[in-house]
Amino acid sequence: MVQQVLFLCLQKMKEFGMKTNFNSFKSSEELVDSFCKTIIEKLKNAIKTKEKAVLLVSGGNTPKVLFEKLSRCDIAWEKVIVSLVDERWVNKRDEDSNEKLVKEYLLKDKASKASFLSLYQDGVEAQDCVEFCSNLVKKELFPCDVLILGMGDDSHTASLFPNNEKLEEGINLKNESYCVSMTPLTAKHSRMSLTLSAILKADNIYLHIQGKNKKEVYEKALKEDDFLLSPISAVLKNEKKQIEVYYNE
Ligand SMILES: O=C(O)[C@H](O)[C@@H](O)[C@H](O)[C@H](O)COP(=O)(O)O
Repeated sequence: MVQQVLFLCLQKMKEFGMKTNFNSFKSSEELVDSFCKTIIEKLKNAIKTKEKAVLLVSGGNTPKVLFEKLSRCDIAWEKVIVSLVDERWVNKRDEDSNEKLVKEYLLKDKASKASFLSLYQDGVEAQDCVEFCSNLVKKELFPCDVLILGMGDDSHTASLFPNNEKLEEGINLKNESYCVSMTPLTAKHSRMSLTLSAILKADNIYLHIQGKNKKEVYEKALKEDDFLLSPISAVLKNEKKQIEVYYNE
């Protein structure tokens, strides 16, 4: 009898699936205020229980305002390790480097005490560095307390790009690797990206998007079952973790 009840409960949970929770804000300032509070709470809890916290962020323009606000928040940043969900495979001084972006907008002010783990390795191609990066990410960045994704208008997230020969490897949940290298057809530079299986291992996963266009892409992605056309759909429609979406127009 107990087994039958348990089975039914599990079935119901599966049917219910893991929903995305859509948090909509009138302005970027309102979003960043609320989102910052949530992130800081998660990091503080992690520091309280593990004496350390891991924060993985994405690149792009959307997170800049959030990074600025986070950099002024008062937590034990010396106990926080910051790294990237994906990296453009360029020199760390290159304008397109996500490491440069994070160091410029986040790792300053109070947050300058945080440590940063680079994904980029000089002098080696991304495709020849996947195993090294995967072991580094697995060892140093997981368990991961907060992981923040962005999304492109083409429904890419991290550096998991649609219509790409390496995407299947990147979103295959049987792929135990934490990283995949990819050369997008619709964006510059070869990339190193966390795989979907790694992303879904994070304790708290957020998607930060801005603008009506991104909202339309998001709403379309919720209905898309072909994840090779819409990598963000593989995140939003996963059956393991709740995705908290932060959106403002
Ligand atoms: O390295 C990257 O480019 C990012 O990780 C990428 O996934 C980004 O989050 C989206 O492209 C959204 O970028 P915007 O915020 O600039 O629209």
